Amino acid sequence: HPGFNFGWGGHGGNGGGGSFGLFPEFYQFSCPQVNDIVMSVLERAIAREPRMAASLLRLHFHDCFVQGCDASVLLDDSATVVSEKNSLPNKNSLRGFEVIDEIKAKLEEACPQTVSCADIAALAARGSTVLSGGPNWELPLGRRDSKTASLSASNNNIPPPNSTIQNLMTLFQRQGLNEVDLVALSGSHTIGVARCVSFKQRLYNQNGNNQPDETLERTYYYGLKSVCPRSGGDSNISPLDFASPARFDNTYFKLILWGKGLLNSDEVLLTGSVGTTMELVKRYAEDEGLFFNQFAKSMIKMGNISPLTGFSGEVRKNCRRVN
Ligand code: HEM
Ligand SMILES: [Ca+2]
Ligand SMILES: [Ca+2]
Repeated sequence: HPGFNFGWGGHGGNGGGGSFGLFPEFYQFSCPQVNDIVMSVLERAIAREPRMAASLLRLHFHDCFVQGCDASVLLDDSATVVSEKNSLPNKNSLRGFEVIDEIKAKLEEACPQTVSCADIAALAARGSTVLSGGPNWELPLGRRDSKTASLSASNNNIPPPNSTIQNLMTLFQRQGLNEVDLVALSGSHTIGVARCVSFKQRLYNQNGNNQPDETLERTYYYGLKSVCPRSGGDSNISPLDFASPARFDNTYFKLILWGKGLLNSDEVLLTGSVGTTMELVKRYAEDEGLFFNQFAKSMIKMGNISPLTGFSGEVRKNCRRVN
């Protein structure tokens, strides 16, 4: 059994909860070149389209918040699977599946049936962060792939963009993540884009009174209105961090301080009257090193949400379907 020489059981036999089953050297003997292969595919994909880094980072998040980091998000519709790809947060929005497929195909050539799709998603998220100028971290590995997906959990567990701060905290708490993780991981919005439909409410009807969100800085607000008309244009896009949309840095937090956070869920980290998140936005805006440090820690924590280990699940041959 590939990878088995490392012994899942010896690390605590956690039955799918906790992080004891995962460790960075998991593929050291069974597929030592795994990260080189991942990085070579990522380098080309991100050179072709810088936004792909953002899309792959988000893909791992949307996997981990539904049944844990088990590659459930990668499954297509089939006789036995109702795909998460059609959930409200994912449909016409989640991307990067072809890049995951390309990585998987290369890994199946180099180390057949060894590297799980869940680990590929985690490796792609870390690699994308690094290639965008963000922090690196030692990534625990050894996740296995689910045989199921959950459309309903995808709809219910992933926070919507118009979330209140309480809402965000509750949904993160459910995954074992705290306010520190919430603010640090939201810093992912330093790269990538959002569609108008995700923030339009802030421009035209924030409180049901046909008025814009008053925390939006004026010039920024006018710019957004020109991209997103009151009716139509829902798929038009705007960068989450317009100052450096392809660079993983701390400008996301600076923009929030200036009323230039794109999503409601971004701005409420500062304006939502929760002292801890407000303070953290300010500190990360001042100290990029502090943000990078915490981001790495919180990514490891998110990556440890309910992994399948040992004999649970499987290692898929094709990330889009169960074996
Ligand atoms: C805190 C709660 C969060 C909310 C409400 C949220 C919501 C959103 C929304 C609405 C979009 C734009 C989708 C679209 O319009 O098509 C987006 C994009 C993105 N999100 Fe989040 N997100 C959150 C947390 C996170 C986390 C934890 C990560 C990663 C660890 C993340 C990574 C990203 C990235 C990188 C993009 C850009 C994707 C691209 O350009 O393809 N987000 N998010
Ligand atoms: Ca999942
Ligand atoms: Ca940035």
